[in-house]
Amino acid sequence: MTFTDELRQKADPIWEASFNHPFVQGLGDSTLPLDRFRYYVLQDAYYLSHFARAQALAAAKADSLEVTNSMAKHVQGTYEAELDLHRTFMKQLNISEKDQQSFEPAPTAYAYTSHMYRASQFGQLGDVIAAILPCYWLYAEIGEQLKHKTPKEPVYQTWIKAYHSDWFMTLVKEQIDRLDQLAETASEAEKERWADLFLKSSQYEYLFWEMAYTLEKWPMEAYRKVSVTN
Ligand SMILES: Cc1ncc(C[n+]2csc(CCO)c2C)c(N)n1
Repeated sequence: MTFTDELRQKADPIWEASFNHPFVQGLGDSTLPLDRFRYYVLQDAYYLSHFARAQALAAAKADSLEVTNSMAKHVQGTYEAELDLHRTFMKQLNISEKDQQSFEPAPTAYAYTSHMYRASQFGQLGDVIAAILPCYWLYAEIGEQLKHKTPKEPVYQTWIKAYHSDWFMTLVKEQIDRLDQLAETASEAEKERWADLFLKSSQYEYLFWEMAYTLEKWPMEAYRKVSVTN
């Protein structure tokens, strides 16, 4: 069994909770209320903009120029493909400039991106890959599970297609192989740390659906917001 097979097995109950989450199920059968998807798109654009920086830190931490180059291409992929998808959604969902300007990251989006920065600022290449791998891999499995669904809502169809594509599968496979290769020469302590980061990101992926489904807010209005509106 490869190192990433072991991680996948350990994360299975957490991933199952994502597969069964009403947000994910609702994308497949169009029962997801559009306001929750709208909220998700805004939070996810924030998430992706920080994800790209974590990928860039991985590029800088690689000790071969090939890996630096490959990770830099992944940054470009996040910027051009994923964020482009979001720009399309924003137009289709009439998300205005004003909506984007008044945007505040919700507690979970803030915590998840902070978790990725923690791994990428203080860890080595393997730590960053372990923290970002569930983002790729979980979405690929969700794309696979939803591929035969034909939701009435066109925006949900676009979402499903994006994560069930050859382009996307190649990216996922590259990161899985990279972590397995690093694991071959890693110490037990490193592998334990990577497993912990992978499982925490898996939990955050679940929490991200929950955040969007419940339209999560900070428990108290931010002072900045209060002073602006007054
Ligand atoms: C919360 C959240 N988790 C994962 C993804 C999916 N994703 C984000 S970056 C990336 C890598 C290449 O584009 C992938 C697959 C998402 N959009 N939002």
